Amino acid sequence: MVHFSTIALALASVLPQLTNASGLNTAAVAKGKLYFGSATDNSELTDTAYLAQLSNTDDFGQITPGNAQKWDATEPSQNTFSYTKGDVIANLAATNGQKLRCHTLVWYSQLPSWVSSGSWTNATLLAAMKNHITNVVTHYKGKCYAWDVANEALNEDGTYRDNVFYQYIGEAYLPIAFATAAAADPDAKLYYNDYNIESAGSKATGAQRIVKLVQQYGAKIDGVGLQAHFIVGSTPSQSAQTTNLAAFTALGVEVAYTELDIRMTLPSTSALLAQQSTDYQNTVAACVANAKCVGVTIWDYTDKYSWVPSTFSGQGAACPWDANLVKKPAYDGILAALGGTASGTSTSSTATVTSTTTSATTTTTSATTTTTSATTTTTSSGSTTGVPLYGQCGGLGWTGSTTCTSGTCKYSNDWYSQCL
Ligand SMILES: O[C@@H]1[C@@H](O)[C@H](O[C@@H]2CO[C@@H](O[C@@H]3CO[C@@H](O)[C@H](O)[C@H]3O)[C@H](O)[C@H]2O)OC[C@H]1O
Repeated sequence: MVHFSTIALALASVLPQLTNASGLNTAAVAKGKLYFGSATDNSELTDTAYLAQLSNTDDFGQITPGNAQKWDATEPSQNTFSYTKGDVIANLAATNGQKLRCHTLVWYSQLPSWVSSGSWTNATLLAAMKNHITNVVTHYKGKCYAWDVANEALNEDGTYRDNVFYQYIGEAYLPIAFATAAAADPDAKLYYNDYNIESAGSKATGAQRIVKLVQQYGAKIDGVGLQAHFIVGSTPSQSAQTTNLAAFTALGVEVAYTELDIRMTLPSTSALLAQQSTDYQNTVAACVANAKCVGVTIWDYTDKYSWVPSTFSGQGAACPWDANLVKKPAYDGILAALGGTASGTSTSSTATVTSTTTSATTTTTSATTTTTSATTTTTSSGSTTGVPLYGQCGGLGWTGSTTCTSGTCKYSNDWYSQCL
């Protein structure tokens, strides 16, 4: 016969885990973050089990529309705006009491052909871009915690991606986009968002150059979004990410992981799932360690709806929930980084998850080394020949040469620049 006290003892060892278990968002907020969130898409919302979990604010305090606010969705033909899909997700966030990260205004991809293949001049594309930003941001005014104003403006080597905006407007399309968004919704946080900027390197340096460029134009930029589309086993270390976040926040902006997922070559194995858990934990811990990292968004929470298999052949299983909406070890890895208590419901052991949150005191010590040139840039000199008007030494309103050949290109706190 089993004595009652034996049962009570057994229960006592289990109950703290069950009763104290916290979700990802609850744990993130307890750590001083604003949210832990997920991307979603309209077609997924008819799945009631999916929707119930997405709406669980214990796990998700923020959502991002994966496609509904992109240019091809919101302005499919010029000056005809469509907000139906975006509104569904914005309303869902409001109903659930979740923050909305709005995504995205100016991006080379998912552009309607009237933009990507239009017959533009500098002035006409500038007007179209400003019209798009003003309309979309005004429509969602007061609803977006943040806007990804510009997405993926950089090549891997940190130079500007050759998109239609850069071709016709030059680098100043970036500060002009930020200024236009700020005018339409002064309270939304305005972000530059990109991938492969999660550890130090040419592209991260390029993103820092964009932050400084926007600041030098006198336009508002509040944050940098690090997409963090990672690969299991190749994810940057926690310390590399912590150091990198500090280089961004040293510029006076906040940061967020905006599209975190960690894919693997299929089929998944318990070893890959364990490594994935460690990789998720390291990234979330890097955010925890930086006071100006406001939150983490995963790029959908379940393998059922992940964008990965259709984009990266042979790869998948990138999310913390599997295709049956069951938590994977990655869930407990994230929770461990957030200091939460494991629910014990994931599909395999968390024993391989290492505790790596000890560098919480690493902050912004390298701040001053990169901000001293706040009023000076040399990016235009020699590198922008052929790009018309904006973004060069000799920008808006300047009637002098269109490239800086005699000195350093300096921006004053307006739209003008000079060779000095
Ligand atoms: O057929 C298209 C389909 O390809 C499209 O897929 C979306 C593509 O964008 C994905 O989000 C991006 C992922 O990486 C970053 O680079 C970007 O910032 C994100 O916007 C999204 O998840 C996919 O669903 O969807 C529309 C279909 O018509």
